Amino acid sequence: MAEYSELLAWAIEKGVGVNKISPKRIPGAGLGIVAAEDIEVNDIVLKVPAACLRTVDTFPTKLKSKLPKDMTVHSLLALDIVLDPTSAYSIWQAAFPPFSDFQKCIPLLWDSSTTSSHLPFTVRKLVDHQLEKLSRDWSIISPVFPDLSEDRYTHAWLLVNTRTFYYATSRHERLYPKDDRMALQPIADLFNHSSCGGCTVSFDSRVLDSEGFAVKATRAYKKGQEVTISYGNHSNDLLLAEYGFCLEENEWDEVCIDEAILPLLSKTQKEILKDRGFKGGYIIDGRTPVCYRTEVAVRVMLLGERKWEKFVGGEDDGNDSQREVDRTVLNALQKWRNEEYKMGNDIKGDAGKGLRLRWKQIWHIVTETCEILEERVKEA
Ligand SMILES: C[S@@+](CC[C@H](N)C(=O)[O-])C[C@H]1O[C@@H](n2cnc3c(N)ncnc32)[C@H](O)[C@@H]1O
Repeated sequence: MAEYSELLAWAIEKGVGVNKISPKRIPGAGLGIVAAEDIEVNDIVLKVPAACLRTVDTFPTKLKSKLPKDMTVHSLLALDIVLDPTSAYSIWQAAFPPFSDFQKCIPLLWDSSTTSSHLPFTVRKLVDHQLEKLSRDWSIISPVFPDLSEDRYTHAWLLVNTRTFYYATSRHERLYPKDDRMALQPIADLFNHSSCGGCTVSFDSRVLDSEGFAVKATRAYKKGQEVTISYGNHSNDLLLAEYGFCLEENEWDEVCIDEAILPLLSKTQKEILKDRGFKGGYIIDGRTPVCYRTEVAVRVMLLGERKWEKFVGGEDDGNDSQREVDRTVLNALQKWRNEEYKMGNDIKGDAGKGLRLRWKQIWHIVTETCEILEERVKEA
């Protein structure tokens, strides 16, 4: 832990309250936070005062005046990391993962032949959206800073993407869309994610003398155990796309099966579903039978229009058509599982490691759902 004593001393000097925790290298997860001594439930293990945050308001005014008005907060914070005119935060920045780490695990940086043909549907959609945001931000920044390399900016942009916390004053709420209200928090950004949390992160002026963030343990930890927070109730598709990892145990994991269901539908049926807000977003989790949206989508195929309206309107409980729905989804999933799983097999290198794990998890979720459906078809 002595390795990070300079980082801790720097944080404490800046007013960060560090209690019973310390940074440590965690195998397979970069840096993380561990208990430096036993931690009890409700212990506040970290306080980051507002004065230590890096926000849209801490960006140097002189530089801001040179920049276009329509810059995102995300881009401004990335630029803040790249330019850092003060070096007051250089000890914190020295602990950031290098770009080469991101190249191994962040799908946005993988070559396009991998991303176009091997990413699971949801990951691909998320990555496409990220690419749109990144290229828009870069197109605004690059003419203003012609000497800034795209890699350097992309590295900073990804640092912001993977280590910011939701942060909004009432002014920010008026000025910025929800997904662009964020702040960097030194030291708090070292907590790794667990699907069951482990600590809460709150922005609460009652907890602190001055407004800022507090990280409070929601369970006890023994000295040396990793202390975690939750980044949200995220599936492994989202974690892979946004943060570059998948959890082995993830109670929020789920799989989108649009690619299995939508090809079953005619153009007209898809239009009906679109008009009524039911096109796409079909989800399975391996623990329960299919979701309501899937039930509606499959019934548009199986029932006449009038009967379908009755099901959607709640007049028909769907019992009479349930077996046929289950059988149809089961057939579609079995076919899709065999086609899709092959996608993970021929991917080489670092991308392959993460993707093969994800495809294996998808295969399990689909298989477990098939088992549930098989039982139901048998019982009916
Ligand atoms: C907020 S940072 C946490 C600190 C980070 N580990 C570091 O080295 O600076 C988020 C990044 O940590 C890593 N990470 C977080 N939770 C993880 C987990 N449960 N397993 C593997 N990597 C994880 C991912 O690379 C993610 O993008």
